[in-house]
Amino acid sequence: MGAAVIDGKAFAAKVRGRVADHVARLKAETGITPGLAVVLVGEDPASEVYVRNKGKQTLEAGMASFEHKLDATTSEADLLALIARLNADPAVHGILVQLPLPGHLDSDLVINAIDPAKDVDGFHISNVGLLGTGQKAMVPCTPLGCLMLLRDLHGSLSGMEAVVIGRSNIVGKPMAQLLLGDSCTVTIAHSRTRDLPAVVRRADIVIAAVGRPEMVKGDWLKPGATVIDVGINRTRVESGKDRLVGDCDYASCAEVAGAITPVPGGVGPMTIACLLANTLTACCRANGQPEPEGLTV
Ligand SMILES: NC(=O)C1=CN([C@@H]2O[C@H](COP(=O)(O)OP(=O)(O)OC[C@H]3O[C@@H](n4cnc5c(N)ncnc54)[C@H](OP(=O)(O)O)[C@@H]3O)[C@@H](O)[C@H]2O)C=CC1
Ligand SMILES: Nc1nc(=O)c2c([nH]1)NC[C@@H]1CN(c3ccc(C(=O)N[C@@H](CCC(=O)O)C(=O)O)cc3)C=[N+]21
Repeated sequence: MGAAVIDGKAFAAKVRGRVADHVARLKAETGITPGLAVVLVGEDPASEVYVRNKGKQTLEAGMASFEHKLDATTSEADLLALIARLNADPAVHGILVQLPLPGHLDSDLVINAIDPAKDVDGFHISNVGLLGTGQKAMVPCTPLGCLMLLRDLHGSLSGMEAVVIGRSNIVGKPMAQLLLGDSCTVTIAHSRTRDLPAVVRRADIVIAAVGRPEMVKGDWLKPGATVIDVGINRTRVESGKDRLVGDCDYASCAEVAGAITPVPGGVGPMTIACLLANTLTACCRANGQPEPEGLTV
């Protein structure tokens, strides 16, 4: 167990504290309260936990929280009508539609209906394009949280070998863009990658965003590598209670890595902290107010 444990929970609390300070100042100086709307369609138990945590932490940061829980059978037209209302609502500065959506809803269509200025997830095609071309964008929360942890640990990432396992639009691809933006040499691995252990062994930085419990093993790692475990997998243990595990086999990875994020308490809390930071940033941009410093790329 040689690796330093990266305390995402503590780092996220610091980020939320900075958000709360800036929100308090904004309110005192302008009377404006940043507002976040979260839309949940259907009843996914895991999503409900996140939605509840988001709502609670939004209020704790001094922001307004608007929760919209829609029936699993909600039509696309009704969901689009809600998004149009939220787009037009001046009290709402950030809109998050919890993914995945039920199968009858076209998530690309729904996400691209969000006003890009309110797209605090950074999933709208125009934010994706801005990020990919190095322009000011709304940056996806999970990759942003991972980048903050890496910059805090290493200072400059320039020239480091980074391997991102996973190529989803919500984690893998934007993570690779951010690492490229910080001048890493980036490899994106996925389910068709040949000899994944050999690819991972090159990496100074490993980002695991696969959705397969404990897949990455310690003997895949270059000794001293930094491991960022994005995976959130619920596994049933004998007691009948759920246990959360990441995409990395923590015990074997911690023996070889230089630093590693735990699950829970690693990337997850950073995702929510960055969501609050993005909501504040969106609010400041919408109102011509100075943005908080150091809370986006
Ligand atoms: N901590 C947090 O805040 C968050 C955590 N998560 C968690 O992160 C994980 C990934 O999420 P997400 O990106 O949405 O997942 P997706 O299922 O959308 O993407 C998974 C990716 O992993 C790749 N993959 C699957 N199996 C393998 C394999 N055997 N070897 C190599 N690559 C493989 C897939 O490849 P291919 O494209 O070829 O199919 C795909 O690109 C999940 O556990 C999720 O719960 C997600 C969001 C936020
Ligand atoms: N539009 C959209 N944006 C998202 O950002 C988004 C999404 N949809 N769908 C689902 C995934 C998953 N996700 C997490 C957020 C917080 C924790 C988190 O706080 N995790 C805690 C533990 C939470 C627990 O105990 O369940 C931790 O890792 O310590 C985890 C996962 C955001 N996602």
